[in-house]
Amino acid sequence: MAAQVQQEMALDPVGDSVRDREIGVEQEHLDRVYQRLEEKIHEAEFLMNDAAQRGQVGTPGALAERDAQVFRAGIHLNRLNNEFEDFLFGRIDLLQGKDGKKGPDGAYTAVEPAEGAVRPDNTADIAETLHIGRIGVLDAEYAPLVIDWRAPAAAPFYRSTPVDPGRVVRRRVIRSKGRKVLGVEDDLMRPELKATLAGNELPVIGDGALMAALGQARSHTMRDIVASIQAEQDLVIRAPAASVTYVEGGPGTGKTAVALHRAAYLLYQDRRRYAGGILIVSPTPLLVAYTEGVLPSLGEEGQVAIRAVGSLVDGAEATQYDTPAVARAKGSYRMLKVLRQAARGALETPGTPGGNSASAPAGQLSTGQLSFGDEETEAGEEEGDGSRAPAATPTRLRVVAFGRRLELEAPELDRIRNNALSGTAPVNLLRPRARKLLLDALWSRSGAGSRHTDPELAAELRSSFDEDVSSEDAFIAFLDAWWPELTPRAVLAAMADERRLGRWARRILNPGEVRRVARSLKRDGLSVHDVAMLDELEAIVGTPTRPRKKRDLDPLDQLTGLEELMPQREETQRERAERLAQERTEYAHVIVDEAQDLTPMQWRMIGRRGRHATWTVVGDPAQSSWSHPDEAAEARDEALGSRPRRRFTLTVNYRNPAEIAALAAKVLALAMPGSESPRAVRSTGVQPRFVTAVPAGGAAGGAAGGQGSGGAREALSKTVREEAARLLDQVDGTVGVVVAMNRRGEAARWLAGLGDRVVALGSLEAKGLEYDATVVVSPAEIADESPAGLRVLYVALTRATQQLTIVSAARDEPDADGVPDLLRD
Ligand SMILES: Nc1ncnc2c1ncn2[C@@H]1O[C@H](COP(=O)(O)OP(=O)(O)OP(=O)(O)O)[C@@H](O)[C@H]1O
Repeated sequence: MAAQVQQEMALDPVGDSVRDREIGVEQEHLDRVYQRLEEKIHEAEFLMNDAAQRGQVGTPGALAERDAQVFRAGIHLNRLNNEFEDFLFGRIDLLQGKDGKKGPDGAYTAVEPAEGAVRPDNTADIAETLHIGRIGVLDAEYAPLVIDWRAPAAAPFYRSTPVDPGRVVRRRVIRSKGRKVLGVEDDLMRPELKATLAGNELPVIGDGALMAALGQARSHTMRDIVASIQAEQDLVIRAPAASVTYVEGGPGTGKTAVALHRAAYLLYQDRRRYAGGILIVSPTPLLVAYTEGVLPSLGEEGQVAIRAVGSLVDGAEATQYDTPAVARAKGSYRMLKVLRQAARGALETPGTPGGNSASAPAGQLSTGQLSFGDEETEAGEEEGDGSRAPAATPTRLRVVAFGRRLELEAPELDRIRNNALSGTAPVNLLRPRARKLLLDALWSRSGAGSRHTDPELAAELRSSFDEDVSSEDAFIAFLDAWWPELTPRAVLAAMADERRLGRWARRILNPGEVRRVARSLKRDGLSVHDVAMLDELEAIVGTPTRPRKKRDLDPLDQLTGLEELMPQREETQRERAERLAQERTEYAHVIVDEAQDLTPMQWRMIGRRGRHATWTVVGDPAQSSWSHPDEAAEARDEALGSRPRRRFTLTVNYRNPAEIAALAAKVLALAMPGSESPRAVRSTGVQPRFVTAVPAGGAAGGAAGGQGSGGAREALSKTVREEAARLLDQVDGTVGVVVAMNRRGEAARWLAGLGDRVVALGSLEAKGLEYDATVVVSPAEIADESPAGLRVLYVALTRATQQLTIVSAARDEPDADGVPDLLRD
């Protein structure tokens, strides 16, 4: 593996003067690039002005030409203005290639060196030097000054390893800020070679760009890894998109980073195709916030919507977490059956017609965090929502037609309803059928059918009968009450009634589950799992399609990719995602991050958004917080369909130092015996620290099984705060304090006043995030939270890039060194 070899490779130490000289060499190149960019900006501005003038000519030909020019100029200006910062980051020095063919970017295309490129005495000349950046820049003679990182010519920058170097002799990462080169880091791919460039020996600077990148302090937002993508990651990023790209890898192997870079790569490869939109599904709003800056830093954003799984449904945003038992019931396939029953049952249920907003979401939390529903607040037995006084479902239809009074009684109405429901169409779409069956029954009751033998006259009579009856107020009112137009929210609200839910979920959920689910649906705000239920209900009841929002007509809209250019640049990622979601129900490519956590109901929801899409699915079964992996795998396979899969495994942990990875591996062995941990790429020499929270004059904090007495709580709060403060002193970046979900509120209070480098997180929220240092509070509490608790603990233990402190409470049964029972050898 490249990273390991790089680490083991001894690089020649060089003096400062050589380093300065090499920085100078790169500075000269960067100056040339900037000069060229400025020329292009002038060109672009000229084009814009010129185009504006041509617009005044007014002939269709001149207008079309103006549009095309504005389009091209817009591309230049946007890219240049956006990517001036740090856009040149790499360089490769290459041997002579096998043939002399050049690609469209002006670089030679050969991957392997020419015979004789390396002389028998292991000397060689560098035949080509390429600089790699966020966009491609050609000089005035169309020679490449910078190669776009996604272009084929840039692939050797990422793919080349000392084991399989191809033409690459030296790979250099250039660190720059604005117009200034700050440093260079080299990796030699052919260390055995004595190579010369323009007659001078090729110097090697630094100890590898990867290690430099990994050692940097973390902030609250993820950085791109474009300068140091590793070979096994590059294979995933550039995998052909014809099918399903399926990626597994342990914590810290770069799955999220790779998924984001893949989105940028796909857009570069085939912008027209992906103008249909790329959807990235993330498990939490926190992870969305953490990752949403990466694509803009790669020059891509307009076509990509990053959304949390709890905000995939228009107008719904999850603000609650369900308890594990409720989540299990709501997320499983069983819920699908319940929802189907509920949708039909809601028809017969007074007070559920559309527009009922009993389950409208509560105000959204500004932090992007979800709150945790507490099912243990079992205050009083529920009696339905007394504030609503629903009208009763009508049991008799009475109309006057052709001067006669006609009636249908309850048994007949039931028969008609059952008959109408025997179709498979969504309930709302069955309403016209029910209406027709009612008219049929009334017609036959009227006896008018036997009055004419002439079929034409009979048909005429029937049609005027239908017209008469259906325009009668009594009939209209009856139909609205008897077959109301359902909305997903109204059905969900109806399910909050325990008695009804019990009926609809008979032999599907047990009584305990019915009680908990009904109770959870009563509180304000939607949970992540409610959102998937709403989406399913939308499919079941068939919401009438809203008329498409008409956008302002703009002649430039014809040109693919324009949206990302000019006027909308002010949009935030969130606004853009919302706009994309409103305009689209389906995407051209769907990327699922942390796929191991999705429930069957969530897979169904995401599957509906990618029915014709290609997919990239990344995940790690060992980090799954869902308790029924087989059921989820079945739902996943249904969502992905029969498309062929291309499987990849990422094997190197770039996040955790070996010391932390070794501790996490103990939990992995308990959670999933026999699974392999990814190999940590570096070591810091700092062992995880164990601390016991001891109440003054008592045993370790926290009574077993509970959240602890006052003294124990105080000890825990004090210890955690002290440890967080200690870590804040030791690292430059962020500190995350991970607690069991039901301690989130108090943990935030423990840390009050320590500043914004430290955050408190519930165990489920830690997913995908990382910090310079973490404090994991009471591993046993986290492990006992749910059937998947050990895997959730594994996630918590693998968030730190530098230091980890474990704080034990009584439930952890720590030994004299503070090591909890769970983490002992
Ligand atoms: N090639 C690389 N160069 C520099 N940093 C990298 C590279 N690959 C991964 N990283 C860094 O390693 C860390 C972990 O990456 P990422 O979050 O994508 O991993 P993950 O596999 O999604 O982890 P998890 O499963 O725990 O969520 C990030 O800080 C990322 O920037």
